[in-house]
Formats: sequence, C-alpha cells, structure tokens
Amino acid sequence: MPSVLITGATSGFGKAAAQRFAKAGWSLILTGRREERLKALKDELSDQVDVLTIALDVRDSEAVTQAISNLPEKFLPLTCLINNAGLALAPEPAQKVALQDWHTMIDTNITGLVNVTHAAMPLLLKTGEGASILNLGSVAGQWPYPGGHVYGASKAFVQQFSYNLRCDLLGTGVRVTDLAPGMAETEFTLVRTKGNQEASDALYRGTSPLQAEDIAEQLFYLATLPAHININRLEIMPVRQAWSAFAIDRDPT
Ligand SMILES: NC(=O)C1=CN([C@@H]2O[C@H](COP(=O)(O)OP(=O)(O)OC[C@H]3O[C@@H](n4cnc5c(N)ncnc54)[C@H](OP(=O)(O)O)[C@@H]3O)[C@@H](O)[C@H]2O)C=CC1
Ligand SMILES: O=CCS(=O)(=O)O
Repeated sequence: MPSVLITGATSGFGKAAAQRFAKAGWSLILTGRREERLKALKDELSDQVDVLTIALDVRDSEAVTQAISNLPEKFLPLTCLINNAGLALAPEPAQKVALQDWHTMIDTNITGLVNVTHAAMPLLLKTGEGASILNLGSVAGQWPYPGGHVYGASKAFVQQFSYNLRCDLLGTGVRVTDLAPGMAETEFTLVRTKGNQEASDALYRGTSPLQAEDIAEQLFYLATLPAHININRLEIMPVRQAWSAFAIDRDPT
C-alpha cells in the first residue's frame, strides 16, 4: 500500500486528509505537536490501516530530520508528502502586530515546511514516478488583504517554492502542487485570534465556508492523479467568497 506523510494531522485539513487516505487503504505517517490528538487519531484509524504517529514541531529541524530519515520500513516507500502544518496569527494591521507573531508564522509556514521537505525529499526521489509533494498555500499568497501581512507573504513563499521545486525535480517523476484554499472552517481562525471562539464563529456564521473534508478530497485527488499529470497550483474558494474592490484613502468631506 502507498504511504502518506501528513504534517499538522491533529486538526482541520490534516486530520480530514488522514481520514480520507485511510479510507483508500494508504499507510499513514501522522505528525503534529499535540500527542493526545495524535493518539486519538491512531486509535480511530489503526483498525483500517497502518498508522505511525510522531509528535513533532516542524520548526525543529533536527527532530524533523531525525524522525523522517528513520521511518520504519513498513511505511516505505513514501508516496506522498502533505506539507500542511501552518498557521496565521495577528489579524490586526501590520503596524500593531508583535514581532514574535511574525517570527512564529515565518518559522512554521516557511522554515517548518522547508525542514520537512528537505528531510522527505530523498524518500520521495527513491519512490520516483507517482510520488507527490502537496504544499498547503493559500489564496492569501496571491491576493493581498488587510491583516494578511506576514501570513500572506509566507504563503507566497509556499507558491514560489513549489514552482521552483518543480523545476529542480523535473525528470525525477516527483510532482509538486501548491494547493491554495480560501476560507475554510477549521481551528485556523481560533488560532489566528488566539482562542477567540466568538470571533471565529462570527467569521463562519451566515455563509458556507469550505470544510476540511473538501480540502482532504482535493488532496486525495492530487495524490492519485495519473503519474504523468502535475497540477502546479489549485486555488479553491467557497462559492460565497470572492475578491473585493480596491480600497481608496480619501480626504474627509
Ligand atoms: N482554514 C483556512 O481557511 C485555510 C488554511 N490554510 C492552511 O492550511 C493549513 C492547515 O490549516 P487548518 O487545517 O485550516 O488549521 P488548523 O489550525 O485546524 O490545523 C493546523 C495544523 O497545523 C499544526 N501545526 C501548527 N503549528 C505547528 C508546528 N509548529 N509544528 C507542527 N505542527 C504544527 C497543528 O497541530 P499542533 O497544534 O498539534 O502542532 C494543526 O494540526 C495551514 O498551513 C493553513 O495556513 C490555507 C488556506 C485556508
Ligand atoms: O489561508 C487562509 C484563508 S484566508 O483567511 O486568507 O482567506
């Protein structure tokens, strides 16, 4: 059976992806920082498929390299890496944000993703044809909006890194995709607002955001495309989300 390594499997897209790939019989390597959630997911899915859980902070390059370069044989060959762990912080304007919040986003969304990619690449190259790296970008990486500051910039990195990887991996059979969702209802906004449940509920209330399962379905689709197809970027929004007009600063009347 093919195996998939999912970062950030303790919540949202990563957890739904674990459930989706398990349904198709894939072996699962699941990572995240919250051990109790990893254990619960393993308990849920290990009747269906082989599950390896690794409590891991993607920012810790040594721990990432150590864990991924020592995967048990049973979980090889590695067919798919889903670089999903990530977060937004501080929805306030840039000039009001604590520097630490910017660092946390850069360290997680950029450095963490690079750490995991670097560690997993030898395994994916060994698998060759049909292997995939699926990177969670965002519409925020392409479209600016107030309060997007470093979060959007970190996802622009994910897009360009994905494209550049494609160039270097040409001829190896390994595919790379930047999957860029719009508004999706997960714990994302709870994290972004540092635990403000009311703000999170308010964002999703009265509309129809994407659900984690929608993104999991796209991840499974990308990972199981015929081996000669690479989707470079896949941007997905809910029907009830679109762009807005340019903002203009005007003199008071
Ligand atoms: N929801 C949305 O609207 C959108 C989200 N995205 C992106 O999708 C990805 C998943 O987000 P989503 O499922 O919505 O959010 P959730 O907050 O529900 O899940 C985020 C996951 O990332 C993990 N994570 C965060 N920081 C770290 C870290 N330092 N080390 C390891 N794991 C970490 C969390 O696990 P733990 O805390 O246990 O470590 C958790 O499993 C993110 O990259 C996000 O930027 C993109 C577009 C839209
Ligand atoms: O990446 C998250 C989606 S949004 O909040 O930027 O629309």
